[in-house]
Amino acid sequence: MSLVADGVSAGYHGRRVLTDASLTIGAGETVGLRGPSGSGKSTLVRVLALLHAPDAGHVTLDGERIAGVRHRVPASVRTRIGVLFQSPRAASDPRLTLADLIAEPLRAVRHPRERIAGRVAELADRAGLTADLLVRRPHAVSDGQLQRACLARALVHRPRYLLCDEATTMLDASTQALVAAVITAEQQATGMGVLVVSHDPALLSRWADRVTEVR
Ligand SMILES: Nc1ncnc2c1ncn2[C@@H]1O[C@H](COP(=O)(O)OP(=O)(O)OP(=O)(O)O)[C@@H](O)[C@H]1O
Repeated sequence: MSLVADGVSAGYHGRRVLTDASLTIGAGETVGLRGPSGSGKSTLVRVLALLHAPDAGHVTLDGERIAGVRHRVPASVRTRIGVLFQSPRAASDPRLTLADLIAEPLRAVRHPRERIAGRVAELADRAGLTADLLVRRPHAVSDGQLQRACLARALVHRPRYLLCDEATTMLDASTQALVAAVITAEQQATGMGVLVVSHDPALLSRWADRVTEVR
């Protein structure tokens, strides 16, 4: 079982920012990804998350080569990959409460309604989000609280792979530690593979089983 980028090149509006990048995330492992600013790490994450189409190369998920991105990929395939971005504000709909942010991916695939509240409560508890925070909207919580809601949301489908793009960079040390602990616990329980993109060598050496580079 693995999530693989094979010879991926990608860019925006005809400008190539990533050339022939390859990366494998195996079940249960934590892979670090580093590289200079602007080298295309976030672009590679978006390609792996099936959000951005490569110009060349391909993504293979558990042995199946994926064609297309976003809604062209069946939900049963897309939901195997979770993503946590650097900026929780940019990634969150400001109109939704934290509870609805966490529930939304379940509603999107018509998850049985009677099971949604329980799943949201379970993940909120793991992410340390109290009931009074869950009824607030993003503007009324801190970056750390919002990132914890984004983490709960990213895990809501029990993904086989979680892609973390500088996901703890903006957070204070205690929130960083909580996010890492929740991810590690999920990994130990489910065998989820994790990609950690970071500029921080100490974080990578602490967290990743191996580190690879985009040039
Ligand atoms: N949506 C976009 N539209 C146009 N250009 C973009 C877009 N996203 C990224 N780029 C450009 O693509 C290049 C690579 O960006 P990317 O964010 O993938 O690199 P990165 O290695 O993650 O950088 P950093 O370490 O600074 O986050 C940069 O020159 C960036 O300006």
